[in-house]
Amino acid sequence: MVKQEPPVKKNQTIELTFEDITHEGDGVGKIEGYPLFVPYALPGEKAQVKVIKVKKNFAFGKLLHIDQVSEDRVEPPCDVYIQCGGCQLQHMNYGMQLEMKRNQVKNVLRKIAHIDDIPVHPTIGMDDPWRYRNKVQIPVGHRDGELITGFYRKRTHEIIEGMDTCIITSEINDRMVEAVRRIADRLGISHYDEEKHRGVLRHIMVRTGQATEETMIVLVTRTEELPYADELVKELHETYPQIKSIVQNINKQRTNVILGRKTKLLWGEEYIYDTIGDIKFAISAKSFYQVNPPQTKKLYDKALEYADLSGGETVIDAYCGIGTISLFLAQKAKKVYGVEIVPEAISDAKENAKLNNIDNTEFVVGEAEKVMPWWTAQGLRPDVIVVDPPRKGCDEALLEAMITMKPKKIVYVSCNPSTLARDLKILEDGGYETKQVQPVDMFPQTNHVECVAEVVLKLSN
Ligand SMILES: C[S@@+](CC[C@H](N)C(=O)[O-])C[C@H]1O[C@@H](n2cnc3c(N)ncnc32)[C@H](O)[C@@H]1O
Repeated sequence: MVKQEPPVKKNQTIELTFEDITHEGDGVGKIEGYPLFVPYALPGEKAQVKVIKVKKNFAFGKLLHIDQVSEDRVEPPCDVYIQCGGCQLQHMNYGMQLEMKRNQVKNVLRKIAHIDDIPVHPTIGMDDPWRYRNKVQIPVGHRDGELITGFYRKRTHEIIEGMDTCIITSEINDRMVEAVRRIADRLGISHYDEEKHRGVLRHIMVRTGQATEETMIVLVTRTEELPYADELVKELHETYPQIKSIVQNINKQRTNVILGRKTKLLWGEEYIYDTIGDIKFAISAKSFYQVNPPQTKKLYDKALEYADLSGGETVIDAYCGIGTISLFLAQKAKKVYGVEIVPEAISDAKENAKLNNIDNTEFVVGEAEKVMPWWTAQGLRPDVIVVDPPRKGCDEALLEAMITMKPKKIVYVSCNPSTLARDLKILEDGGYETKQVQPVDMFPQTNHVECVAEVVLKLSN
């Protein structure tokens, strides 16, 4: 058989017309049917491209000059957009971002789950898609004799020079990171050196409740001891009264995972509070809490609408975190069971139920894929199950448990359309039918998509 050579060569400059866009936000153009992926190119554009990597079936290119500019192109407002890589879609107008995310969901449902006959609604967006993140985790480094903070340059562990703001993060969090950096630098607290596995301060994490403006500072250190902790803490809370909690998290490992297992309260409360709708939440350092509060309200409202509760139902909220969705559901159900793997999140969930005088919830620490079969064996038969797993989707044992429990409805909240599609296929094979999917833009300017799917038991089951 004659081996077909790719029609382009490394380092060659070619003219390319872009006809599509990938899930990552790269433009796709073809030469003789052979696709090239080019970051920051948009469909409809014609450009000069340098070929940088050639594979058998596709290549990657770099945008050199755009000859024909798309009407959807906008000037990225962030100074370090290209260097950082945390956002991927700032060069695209917001309407196109929303449409791209909807198409991504439609495509994976068709390709992976063979579902193409159900409504995938237009993505619910934000009026102002900037400064929405309520949490930031910033690495600490060192340059020219000074502590520095900032995101890593794409594909490196080198902090971007001169990065003093992130325009998708709330201003208050930006200011708090800078305050910690400045005071820690003055006190002489050392930064963590990854290569030598020496030094102290690894990351500064800041979370601020959007409704309450209460701030928690988490100082992630390599060492148990944080030198000058008293001075740092005193200056921070005396200068910035919105700080309600200062926590040290110890991470001794050589790892990219930011938080370690152990946390120590240095000053203030264990929690900060926030409200979504009319429910108040206590949030501790290690608990998952959605990063975009106004969109979270829209997401949870949609989950509640799809759950369609009338007051008499038993509901399971799997992967419940601090009980956010559970408490919304509990207001409209007879009983809600929540399961979550992080013990601190479950103690927050219990605290949150008390805080809101909600007494029809039961929260369990454990792996949802083990607890659900156990509940099944105990005879628990919920009317509705809500799942909101991490990006890797639901474990197969959990999907099987759901199919055995036979709830009349499953509401699947997902932050990864590909694993959502994979799991919907398993549920469809198990007697369920996907009715509709609603994408919600929780992460504007990035290529991440969140969705809620309504899944019902087929009548014949
Ligand atoms: C996407 S978050 C959703 C949390 C919550 N529903 C919310 O909206 O805030 C996923 C949650 O699943 C938890 N988790 C991850 N793996 C798990 C497992 N195997 N069993 C139970 N919970 C798990 C994480 O700790 C996290 O709190």
